[in-house]
Amino acid sequence: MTATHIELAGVGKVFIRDLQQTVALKQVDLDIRQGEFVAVVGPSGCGKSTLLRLVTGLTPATSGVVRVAGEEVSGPRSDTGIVFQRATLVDWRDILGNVLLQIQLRGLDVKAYRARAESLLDAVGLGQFMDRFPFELSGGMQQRAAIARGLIHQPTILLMDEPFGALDALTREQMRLDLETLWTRDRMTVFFITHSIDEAVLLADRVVVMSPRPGTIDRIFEVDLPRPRGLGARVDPRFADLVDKITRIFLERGVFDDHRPSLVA
Ligand SMILES: Nc1ncnc2c1ncn2[C@@H]1O[C@H](COP(=O)(O)OP(=O)(O)OP(=O)(O)O)[C@@H](O)[C@H]1O
Repeated sequence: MTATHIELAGVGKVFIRDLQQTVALKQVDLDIRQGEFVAVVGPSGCGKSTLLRLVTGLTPATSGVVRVAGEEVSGPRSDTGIVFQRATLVDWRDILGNVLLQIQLRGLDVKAYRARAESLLDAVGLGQFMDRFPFELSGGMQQRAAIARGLIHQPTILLMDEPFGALDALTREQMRLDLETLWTRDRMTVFFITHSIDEAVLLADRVVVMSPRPGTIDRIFEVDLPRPRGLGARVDPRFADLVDKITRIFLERGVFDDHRPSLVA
């Protein structure tokens, strides 16, 4: 059995603003193993991004504890990489420069990471575009650069918050394939937030389904699909079965309304 890498124990988060309390997360318990790919799906506002931010150390938990590699998270860590929905590259640096900026900001030796930056950009299909500036690239290409940037400092954990959410459907499909390839190669632990049930099942070892706010874990599904999954996984009956099971949970919780009550068995 592989060691626990990320541990959330009794985690809660309450935001207070203008004397108003928002209970974003309540009693979240989750262990993620070293090298595991875990996807989180849940309705809008259920606290998915908040959960991810607790793991990054950017936001403290109100209750409970978050541990990474056995240590309580109390601030940003050097062993985690983050990719958000928007690439947010700086427009005065070329793509290679954007990736290496991450190294500079972390006070590491830029020269020592140059070859790795080039190899990562190659791996995400940007080998020919390293000297281009962000405005010269499509949204999908910018997001590829953001993934390379998230991995440049060799994090053992990759935290991804809707990383493909702003991309067109075809680019999104390709990015999923690329991410699976990268993960197979480097086996970092991935904590992946998405609104797409299909995407979660296609990519993850386990899919965590969250309840509407206050967010808590409703169900966890193991995804028993062979790897590499590639494009073929969609036609596997186990894929359809899992997507259906998760969809039904959202139907039962009132997240979806199919207008056909008989569908909720
Ligand atoms: N900094 C903050 N201050 C106050 N409330 C916040 C803050 N961040 C998040 N919230 C609230 O916490 C709840 C959970 O937000 P969060 O962004 O984590 O949800 P989400 O599941 O990621 O949503 P979405 O899927 O729409 O991105 C929401 O009600 C949100 O308004």
